Amino acid sequence: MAAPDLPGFTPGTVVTGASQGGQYKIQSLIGRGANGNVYLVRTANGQQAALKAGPEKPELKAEVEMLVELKKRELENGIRRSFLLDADRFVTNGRSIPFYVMKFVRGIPIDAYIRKYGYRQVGPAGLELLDKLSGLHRAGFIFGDLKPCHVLVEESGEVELVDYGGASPVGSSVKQYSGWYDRKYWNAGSRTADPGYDLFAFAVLCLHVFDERSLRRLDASLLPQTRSAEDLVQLAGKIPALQTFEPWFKRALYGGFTTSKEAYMQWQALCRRYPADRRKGASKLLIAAFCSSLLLLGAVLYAAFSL
Ligand SMILES: Nc1ncnc2c1ncn2[C@@H]1O[C@H](COP(=O)(O)OP(=O)(O)OP(=O)(O)O)[C@@H](O)[C@H]1O
Repeated sequence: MAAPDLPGFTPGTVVTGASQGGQYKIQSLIGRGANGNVYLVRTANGQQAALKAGPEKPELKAEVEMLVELKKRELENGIRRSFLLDADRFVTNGRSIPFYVMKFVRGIPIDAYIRKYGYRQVGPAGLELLDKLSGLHRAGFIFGDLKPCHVLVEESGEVELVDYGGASPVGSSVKQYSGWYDRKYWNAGSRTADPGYDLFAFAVLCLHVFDERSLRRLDASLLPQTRSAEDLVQLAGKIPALQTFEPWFKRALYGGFTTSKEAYMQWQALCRRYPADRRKGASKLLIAAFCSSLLLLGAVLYAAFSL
C-alpha cells in the first residue's frame, strides 16, 4: 500500500531539516512507496536530488539507519560517492516528519532499458548491477528486494539501486522480498541474507525480462512444494538471447557463487564472448548509411551536371 499524502509537501515548499538545517525545494512528486513518498527536489546549491518522506514508521526508520550504516562503511572503504545525502526531520503544522535525501537517479527500470536499447544491453547493464551488489555485499548488506523497478539504468548505462527498504545485514533474515525473485519461493535456499540471495534474484530478473510468458507458465504448472532451481535452470537454457550466460545462471540459481565478486568476474568473462554492443553498433550503422547516402547524392548531382 502506498504512503498517504503528506500535508505541506507541495511543489515550491522548502523542506528544512530541523537538526542539520539542510534546505530542499520540492519540485514534484516522483512516486509513492510503502514507506513514504519520493519527491524531486533542488538542494541549496542548485543540484537535483530525491527526497523520501513519510509518516513515522519503523520501516522508514530502518531504511534510513541502513543507509547511514552503508554510507559509514563505504567511507571506511574509501568510497566517497554516497547515495545518501542527508537524513533529518521536517517540522510542519505541528508535526515532525522524518525524511532523507538521496541521489536523484535519472534512469528507467532495467526491463524497460533492455527493451528500449536491445537485449544485448543485458551484458553491460548486468555487469554494472553486479558491481553495485558487490559493493553492497562488501559493506555487509544484501539488497534483498531486487526486482526491475528497483534497478534503474541511466542513459549513460550507469546502474543504480533504489529503495533500500529491503536491505538486510548479512546473516539476518531477509525482511522484504517479492514472489518470483525470492529463492525460498523456488525451494532453492533460505531467506537468510547472503550474497547468493541477491544473485539468485538477479538470475530470475533476467528470466522475467527475457521470457516472462514461459516463467509465468512454469510457475502456474508447479505446486509450491515442487518448484525448484532445476526448473529455472532449464528455462534459462531455452532462452537463446541468454545462452552465452547459461553457465552463470546455473551457478547463481544453484547457489554456487561464494562471493558476488566471483559472480561479477564470471559475468565479465562471458560478456567478452557476447556479440558487440548494439547501441554502438546501431549508431555506427546509421552514420555509415548517412555517409553512403551523401556519397550517392554527390554522384547523382555530378552525373546530372556533367550531362
Ligand atoms: N533516488 C531516486 N531517484 C529517482 N527515482 C526514485 C529514487 N528513489 C525512488 N525513486 C522512485 O520513486 C518511486 C517510489 O519509490 P520507493 O522506493 O519509495 O517505493 P517503491 O519501490 O515504488 O515501493 P515499495 O517501497 O512499496 O517497494 C518509484 O517509482 C522509484 O522508482
